Order: sequence, then C-alpha cells, then structure tokens
Amino acid sequence: MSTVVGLTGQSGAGKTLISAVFEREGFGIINCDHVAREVTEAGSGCNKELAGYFPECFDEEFVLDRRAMGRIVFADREKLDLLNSIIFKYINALIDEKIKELSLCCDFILLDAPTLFEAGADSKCDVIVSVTADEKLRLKRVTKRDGIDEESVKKRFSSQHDEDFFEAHSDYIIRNNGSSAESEAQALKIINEIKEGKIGGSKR
Ligand SMILES: CC(C)(COP(=O)(O)OP(=O)(O)OC[C@H]1O[C@@H](n2cnc3c(N)ncnc32)[C@H](O)[C@@H]1O)[C@@H](O)C(=O)NCCC(=O)NCCS
Ligand SMILES: Nc1ncnc2c1ncn2[C@@H]1O[C@H](COP(=O)(O)OP(=O)(O)OP(=O)(O)O)[C@@H](O)[C@H]1O
Repeated sequence: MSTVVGLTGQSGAGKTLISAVFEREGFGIINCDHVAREVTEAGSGCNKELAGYFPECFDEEFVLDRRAMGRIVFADREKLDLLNSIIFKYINALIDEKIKELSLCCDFILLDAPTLFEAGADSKCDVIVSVTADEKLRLKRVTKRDGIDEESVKKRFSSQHDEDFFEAHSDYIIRNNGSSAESEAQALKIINEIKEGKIGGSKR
C-alpha cells in the first residue's frame, strides 16, 4: 500500500503552497476542498440530504449556494456540526475511492484537507503535516485571496482548531510566517525524510 500523508492547518496558513511542493516531488494529490465540491455537485445525493436541513441554500435543481451555506455555518457552531455530520460521510467515501485509485500508480499520496481531524480522515494517514501561520498574516492573505471582509474570515477561523491543536496532533509542523521559499524548503526536508522511511511507513 502507498504511504498517505495528511496535510492540514488553518485557513490561509499555506496548504496549497505546500501541496504544490509534494506534487512536484511525485506525490499523488487528493485535494479535499475539491472532493467537497465534487460531492456537492448539482443534484447529488449529498445535496438532496442537505436540502432537508438547509432548504435556503438550494434551488429546485438542488444546486448548492456556497456563499449562503458559508454565511450560515461559519456563524453558528451547531449548524456547522450538522453540515459536517452529513457531508463528511460523502467526503470520506470519495477519499477512500481516490486513495484506492492513486495507490495503483503512486507510492506516496498527499491528502490535503483543512478539516482532516474533524472528518476523522486523520485515521487514513501514516504521517500528518500541519502548516501554521500567525493569525494576522492569515487574515491578510485570505481577505486578499478570496475578496471577502475581515469579519467573515475571522468567523471561518473560529470554526477551526487553534494552532496548539495542530502542534499537538502532527508529526511535522511547517511554520509559514516567512517567505514562500523558506516554507518550501521546510517541506522538501520533510518529503525527503518520508521518502527515506524515517517516519510513517504504511500502516494500512
Ligand atoms: C461551507 C462551504 C459550502 C463554503 O464554501 P466556500 O466555497 O465559501 O468555501 P471553501 O469550500 O472554498 O472553503 C474555504 C475554507 O474554509 C474552511 N472550511 C471549509 N469547510 C470547513 C469546515 N467544515 N470547518 C471548518 N473550516 C472549514 C477551509 O479552510 C477551506 O479551505 C464549504 O466550505 C463546505 O462545503 N464545507 C464543508 C466541507 C468541508 O469540510 N470542506 C473542507 C474539505 S474536507
Ligand atoms: N509565505 C507566503 N508569503 C506570501 N504569501 C503567501 C505565503 N504562503 C501563502 N501565501 C498566500 O496566502 C494565500 C493563502 O495561502 P493558501 O491558499 O496556500 O492557504 P490554505 O492553507 O490553502 O488556505 P485555505 O484552507 O483557506 O484554502 C494564498 O494567496 C497564497 O499565495
């Protein structure tokens, strides 16, 4: 079986930047933001189930209004838990399929997942790498990247685990407070250790 590396961290920390380094180094990539979009394509079983609880976020064709859903769940912990309790079943099933497919061609797979722990997908991983960055920097990066206001971004941040949690639950931490090049160098070092089998090794 392939070695599966989980890449996680708070919004704006720099997972996409680091994921690109793993890709360049030959890892098969599963991007869970994309998986989440796949399971919520128009008319999907997941959308039909979600529409029973969040009718205001769907039209008659069961198309998800992502902005509307984000506004609701990132402002209300109970609503977020409800969304997660439904969507994670579909996301985990699709991740399992993708791991199986990629295992046929890749010795190493990267699972890039902001909600790795919340979804319980950490149990699929042999190694866990978290990316962290100071909140001020993350705030600046995300408001610029997504073109949304600070208040909405702060709500999204408070829906996620804090830095101490990631520090306590990861094999490696990449601190992305400096230049992209410095963080990419940290990632390369970790990738070499994983490839040399210093940490991880398939547990599945
Ligand atoms: C609520 C939704 C519809 C908002 O969509 P939108 O297009 O506005 O945002 P997008 O999906 O690009 O997410 C942006 C960022 O928000 C954060 N985020 C997304 N979902 C969650 C969540 N359930 N809990 C905490 N943070 C989250 C992540 O850092 C993510 O990168 C969407 O995020 C969603 O379906 N979330 C639940 C599924 C999930 O956990 N996805 C993450 C990958 S497993
Ligand atoms: N070291 C850095 N210096 C300057 N800009 C950076 C650095 N790292 C990341 N960025 C920029 O910050 C933004 C957020 O980074 P990225 O998209 O990689 O975060 P993420 O962890 O994937 O966030 P999310 O969970 O919200 O998708 C991007 O626009 C990226 O180009």
